[in-house]
Amino acid sequence: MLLEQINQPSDLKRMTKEQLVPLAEEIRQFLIEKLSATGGHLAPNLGVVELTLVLHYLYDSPKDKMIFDVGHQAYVHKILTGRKERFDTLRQYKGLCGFVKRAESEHDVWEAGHSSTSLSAAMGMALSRDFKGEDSKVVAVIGDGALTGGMALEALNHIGHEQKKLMVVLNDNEMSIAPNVGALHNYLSKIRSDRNYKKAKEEVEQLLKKIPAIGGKLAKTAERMKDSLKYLVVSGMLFEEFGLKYFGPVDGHDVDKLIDIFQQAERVDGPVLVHVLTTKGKGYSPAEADSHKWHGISPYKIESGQPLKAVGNPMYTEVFSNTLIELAQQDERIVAVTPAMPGGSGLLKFAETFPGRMIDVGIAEQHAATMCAALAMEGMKPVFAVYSTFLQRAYDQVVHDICRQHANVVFAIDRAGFVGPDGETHHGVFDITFLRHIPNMVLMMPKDENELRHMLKTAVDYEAGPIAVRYPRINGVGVKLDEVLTPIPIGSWEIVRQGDHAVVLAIGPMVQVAEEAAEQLRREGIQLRIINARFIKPLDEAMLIQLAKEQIPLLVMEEGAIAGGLASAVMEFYAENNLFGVKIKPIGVPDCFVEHGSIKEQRLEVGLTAERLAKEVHTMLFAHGNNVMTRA
Ligand SMILES: Cc1ncc(C[n+]2csc(CCOP(=O)(O)OP(=O)(O)O)c2C)c(N)n1
Ligand SMILES: CC(=O)[C@@H](O)[C@H](O)COP(=O)(O)O
Ligand SMILES: [Mg+2]
Repeated sequence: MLLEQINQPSDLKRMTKEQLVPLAEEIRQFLIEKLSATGGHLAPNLGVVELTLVLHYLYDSPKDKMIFDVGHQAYVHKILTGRKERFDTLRQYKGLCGFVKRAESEHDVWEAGHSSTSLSAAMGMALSRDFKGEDSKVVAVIGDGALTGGMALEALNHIGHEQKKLMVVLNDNEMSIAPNVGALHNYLSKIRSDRNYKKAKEEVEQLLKKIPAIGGKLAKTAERMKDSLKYLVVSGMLFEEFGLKYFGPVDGHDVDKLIDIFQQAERVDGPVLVHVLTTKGKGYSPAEADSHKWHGISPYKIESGQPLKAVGNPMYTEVFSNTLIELAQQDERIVAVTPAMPGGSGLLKFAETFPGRMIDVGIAEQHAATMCAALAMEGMKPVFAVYSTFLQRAYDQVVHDICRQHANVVFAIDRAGFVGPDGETHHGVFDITFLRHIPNMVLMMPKDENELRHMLKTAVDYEAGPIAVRYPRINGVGVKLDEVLTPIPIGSWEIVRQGDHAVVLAIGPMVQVAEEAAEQLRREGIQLRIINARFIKPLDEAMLIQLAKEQIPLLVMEEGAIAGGLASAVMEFYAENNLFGVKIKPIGVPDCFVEHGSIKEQRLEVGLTAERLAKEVHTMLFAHGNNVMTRA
């Protein structure tokens, strides 16, 4: 076994290049086996086995900087840099991270999770190398999907301008998570499909060299003719026009060709782009056949590719998906917009039902948000389906284009709260904070999947500006779904359990956690009132005033950052209205990034549990000689 001999990149360098071919096969088998137990980003990693091997074979990490865009395709890099023994813990609590992680290894020089940051990182590292007078190489591996992200294009523009020595490796597998979209994608496909491209390019270059240099006006005309000729015949010129020397396309599974092209590219003293063609899911037939499904998967049976996980109640995403279809049947203005997440956001069925009414803009959250504003202002009803974490990218567009212009955009914010194995780059724990303070925004979260349906109806009927509903990456509670959808009065909360000793304002899944705590407390004779604070903005002010009059201890429980969250909103309300003396305890996500694991473990880590709530109720009622139990 060759893989047994590899513990560090230096071990790889001792191998012959012929040995890299069987080694690649061993790594594929390793990935297929390990991920069958842990889940993870299988298809992207199977596609980059030879590419990663060759990069580590030729370059000298960590002196040379290897940057992986998104970082979801860095498993092979992890295997080669001393972490193969930890793969049983991949994406598990306290285990190996599913993305590049600086704390794990000196070979991990740049962390990500969100896409399209690698070229800016490469530019920063190349600049810093030159400022310090060092001689390291900088290599950024970016996918064809990530290249469509605005940040990557901003960076390309700057890289071409600065002309620093660095290498962009474009890993083109024709897929984002879903099939890639857009003009850039079409452009790459053209290069990819043109078998004669390389030959034509070489011939034109030879021809151009033969045109003799001449002086005066004629020379200018000849130069212009040369340029036009280049454009006519040589595709792939886009990157050269950006100022990067283009190499490729090269078969990304052919070790010899990869070594050859990287060696050629390395001789250039400036920015280069090596266009590598790979197959997502390479070597595992279920993943090759459906790389969309196998982009990121949960544990599976190797022989069949069938998932091992038992099916539970429908996920919130599925309920969103079905409800949106129902609503769109009644309202022709509804269009669904996704920034490259049609599957994850539950829009595939919508696209099938309403061809042309689902718009996938690629990895372009900012563009999506502004485009939604314009759609709304022209009378459409855009539903911007976006993961909470990726909406972070579009903060300014939400403020400047949507909220400021009172645009009737519906935000369907998925993955709100902890997300489990993707970990700290992907949690949806900041959106309450960064949306709540924007004027004109309405923000809701349902206590269960049935309420999600009513909230979606509320949102599409709302005509006074932007409105958002956020929901978690979990199965629904299993409640019965109402057929008739009724809008919920804006800013109205709901008492879901009566009690006079303490009250908890809970949102989303925290309502169920509060129910559990209330049962524990009931057994001790403590009556906990539970309020489903389903509107995070606007608050139910009448209910808050009533609570202030009662002077009842108040706890606020939310799966989001405490800073700027619902508890902050409540405290601000009381302070602004001179309603002093209400005892308030916030329970939410403290000032830290929570690592990968299960959602249960993540909640436990920060204390979003029934036990913690019950304990805090005790503290409020009985600490410091307090005893408010006399009230009952
Ligand atoms: C800002 C942002 N939006 C969306 C995503 C979700 N996402 C993760 S990987 C991916 C596809 C990336 O495609 P590509 O770069 O071609 O990599 P591949 O998986 O094909 O290797 C997407 C959309 C993300 N990580 N970051
Ligand atoms: C790397 C990335 O950003 C996505 O692949 C993400 O892992 C998808 O998450 P879900 O599994 O929640 O759809
Ligand atoms: Mg791709």
